[in-house]
Amino acid sequence: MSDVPDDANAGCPGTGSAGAGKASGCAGCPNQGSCATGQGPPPDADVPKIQDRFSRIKHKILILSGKGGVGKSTLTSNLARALASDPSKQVAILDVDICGPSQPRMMGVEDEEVHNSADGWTPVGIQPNLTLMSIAFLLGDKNDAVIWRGARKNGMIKQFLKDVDWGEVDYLLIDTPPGTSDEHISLVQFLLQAGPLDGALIVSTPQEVSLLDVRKEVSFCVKTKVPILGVVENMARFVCPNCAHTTLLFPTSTGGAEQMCKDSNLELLAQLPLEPALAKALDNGEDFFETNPDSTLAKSFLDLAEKVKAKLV
Ligand SMILES: Nc1ncnc2c1ncn2[C@@H]1O[C@H](COP(=O)(O)OP(=O)(O)OP(=O)(O)O)[C@@H](O)[C@H]1O
Repeated sequence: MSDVPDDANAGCPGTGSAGAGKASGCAGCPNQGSCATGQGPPPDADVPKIQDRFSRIKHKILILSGKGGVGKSTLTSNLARALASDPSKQVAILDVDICGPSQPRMMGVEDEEVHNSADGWTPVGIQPNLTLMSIAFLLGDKNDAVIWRGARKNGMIKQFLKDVDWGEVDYLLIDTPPGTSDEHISLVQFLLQAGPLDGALIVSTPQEVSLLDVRKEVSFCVKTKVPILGVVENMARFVCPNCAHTTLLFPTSTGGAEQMCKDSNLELLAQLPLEPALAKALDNGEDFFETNPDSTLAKSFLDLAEKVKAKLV
């Protein structure tokens, strides 16, 4: 993992490198003295705050995808609802998809505002045991963050991790931006400083381009030492509501997610069909479990929730 701090000067050689404190990029850096003497930068004062916030969260799960638009946010919101179908469990979603935060819309709370008190930001309540905190609530103009540089995005993520007052939570699902960018690395570094992560769920469609990117997510998890809970394949099939004929939407030449999981020794936890009723519910901010309680897809989300729970120790 990189040991270049988020707020480092351009040209920082890394706090643990032989050139630390001595490179031309170190000039003017407040850490130059301590890096040059081998002590590294002073400890990050925010880490204890993040640790404190996360100390009351039992399980933290990252939702990752290599590509945008494959259904990462869809999975996050519906898995959260499935986990929250057990009223004895407290579930929360953290939406850090800085450039496309879609949870407020999907959860039907787009117009809500988060409240800031002496205890921090209070997440928005979806139902008594399900809350949401999204970067969208804090952005003035939703297009602003698209042009932010890495340091600003990382600062926002850090602020999020240290300032949200989650209370007691059993399952926290973290909806991330697509890819394996700097934001992911910072997010994972901050989270790991706050304690272990239970793991990541990787979402993919069966297209080769998407599966190729899954391999990048796998190597990201290996490098950052985040365990992989499994893979969810989304939008593989469409079942015609009239004649029940099943169409494979993306015929694959290499065996799709199933083969990729076998090859990479990963568990394929679910294969979710394309379901227009789901897209409609999410667009309208409705609860798919209420609009389509008897659907196969609602049952698939509930099964997935059971599998995920079984993987958490
Ligand atoms: N199984 C599905 N059936 C029908 N529509 C779906 C399904 N999965 C996702 N969608 C739709 O596809 C679109 C993209 O999904 P989503 O926003 O979850 O993807 P994403 O990977 O989170 O994208 P981004 O990377 O942009 O955040 C949404 O409109 C969603 O409603």
